[in-house]
Amino acid sequence: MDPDRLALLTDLYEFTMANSFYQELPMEEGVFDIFFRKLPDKGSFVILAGIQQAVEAVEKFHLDEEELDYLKSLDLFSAAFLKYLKNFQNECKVWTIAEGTPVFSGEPVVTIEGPLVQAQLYETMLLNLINHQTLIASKARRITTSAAKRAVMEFGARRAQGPDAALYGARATIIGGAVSTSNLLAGKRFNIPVAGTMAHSWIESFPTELDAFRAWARQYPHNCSLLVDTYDTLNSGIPNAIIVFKELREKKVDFKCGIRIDSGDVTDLTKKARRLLDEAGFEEAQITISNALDETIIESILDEGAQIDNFGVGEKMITSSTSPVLGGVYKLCAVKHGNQIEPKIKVSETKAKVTLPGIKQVYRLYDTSGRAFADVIALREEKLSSTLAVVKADMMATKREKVLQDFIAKPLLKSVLDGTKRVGEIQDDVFKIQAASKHALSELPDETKRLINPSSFPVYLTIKLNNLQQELLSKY
Ligand SMILES: Nc1ncnc2c1ncn2[C@@H]1O[C@H](COP(=O)(O)OP(=O)(O)OP(=O)(O)O)[C@@H](O)[C@H]1O
Ligand SMILES: O=P(O)(O)OC[C@H]1O[C@H](OP(=O)(O)OP(=O)(O)O)[C@H](O)[C@@H]1O
Ligand SMILES: O=C(O)c1cccnc1
Repeated sequence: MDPDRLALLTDLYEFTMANSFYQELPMEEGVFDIFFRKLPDKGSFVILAGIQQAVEAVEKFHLDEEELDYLKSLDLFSAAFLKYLKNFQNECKVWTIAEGTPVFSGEPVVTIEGPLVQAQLYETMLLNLINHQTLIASKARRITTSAAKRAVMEFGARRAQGPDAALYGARATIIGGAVSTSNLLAGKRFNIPVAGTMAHSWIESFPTELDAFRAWARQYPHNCSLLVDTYDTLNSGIPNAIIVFKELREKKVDFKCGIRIDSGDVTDLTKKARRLLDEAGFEEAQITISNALDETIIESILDEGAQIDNFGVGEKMITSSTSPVLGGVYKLCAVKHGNQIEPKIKVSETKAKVTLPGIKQVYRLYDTSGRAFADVIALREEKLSSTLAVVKADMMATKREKVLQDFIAKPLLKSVLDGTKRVGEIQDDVFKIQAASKHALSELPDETKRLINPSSFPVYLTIKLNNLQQELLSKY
């Protein structure tokens, strides 16, 4: 679904609250933060994604006649509110961290400021867009990390949870480091290279495997990656593929050859396949594997010395199967009465669920060699001093206080939208987002990027923000 058609893709309560805001607090402005608590796959960070769609969804939020008629038919909304919706134009400001940035638990990644009647309406829609793509981009980053610079092709459309998950999921996998997609709609929509091989049905449709390979070589000599596991990978598939590659070579046509293996023990099969291809003089032939791959399997088979050039990865990446939920939340952190800002807090029995009050900025701190070593969450109005007293953001941590020095602080939250006006750049080229993401990841300590038991990256609060939180906590 297009991001500008999402007004009703929301929970009823957003509209009943908005209607009531319109009646009860029409002038009141609010500020909401989006942040993630528990991160998927026990990772130390997530790759922020879905930002382009989220900003577009706010910018173009509107309801057409049919949608307004439906809302009217529910008999829950005042005539004045329905009229307001008819002429709806976004008046909120949006601040966001750049898409592709690795972000940590508890950090505000998007801030929405504006009339409560509007900002409240955006909650479910924004969480839907950002939770989904961030989850898939983060899973893709784990998988592409495990592939250790080999290409990961996205093959998930058939197993994604519905059309939108396939389309925007494919986009997210590119942000997470995949190189291509098999999904034509994603290729067209997001300008992603499309790539693929063939299905077993192609091989089975011909009298023999060799006939099928020859026919493919006639049609696509430049993409002659033959699926060799339909009958017997070592005794039939690979020898037949080699016969066809030799025929292509004899014809002196330009061709690009390779094989795909989709079953069996891929460590053993790819080692043997590599030897057979090399012995036949096809060192350039690329080996692609597929079949329910994820970062654990890829890491394990590469450790065993599997000989692989490309991975085709579908179901486990497009569904983030090992960790299928990202619980990003949208929390009120302040209300505005004219120029006056009143910070707000959500108190909880669970310490981890207490929110951070006030309008905030997130800074990434770099040491003199350019390595990122901590993030600091501050109030937006604060100037960071060069000797900075901070407190660990994790309320459960011991020895929370620390003094930071000798750093360069870069603000991560940027103002991008003010009403209907773009005031900052939103990158829409997915490969530029991918490149920026890789760069930001390269700045992080290696131990925070381990796939298993990564160290956590330090996230601190300024003393001022911490005091504000403590003050409001004791008040309630
Ligand atoms: N050497 C290996 N180490 C770890 N996992 C592997 C190895 N080889 C293959 N796998 C993975 O093991 C899983 C088992 O695959 P599966 O049970 O579907 O068997 P299969 O060989 O594909 O059989 P089928 O012919 O039914 O497709 C897949 O996810 C596959 O990628
Ligand atoms: O396993 P994934 O990571 O999702 O990769 C995509 C899978 O889709 C195709 O299989 P197909 O639908 O033909 O079924 P199969 O698993 O029986 O081969 C392909 O051969 C891969 O195995
Ligand atoms: O092109 C392929 O090889 C492909 C595409 C989707 C799913 N499985 C394989």
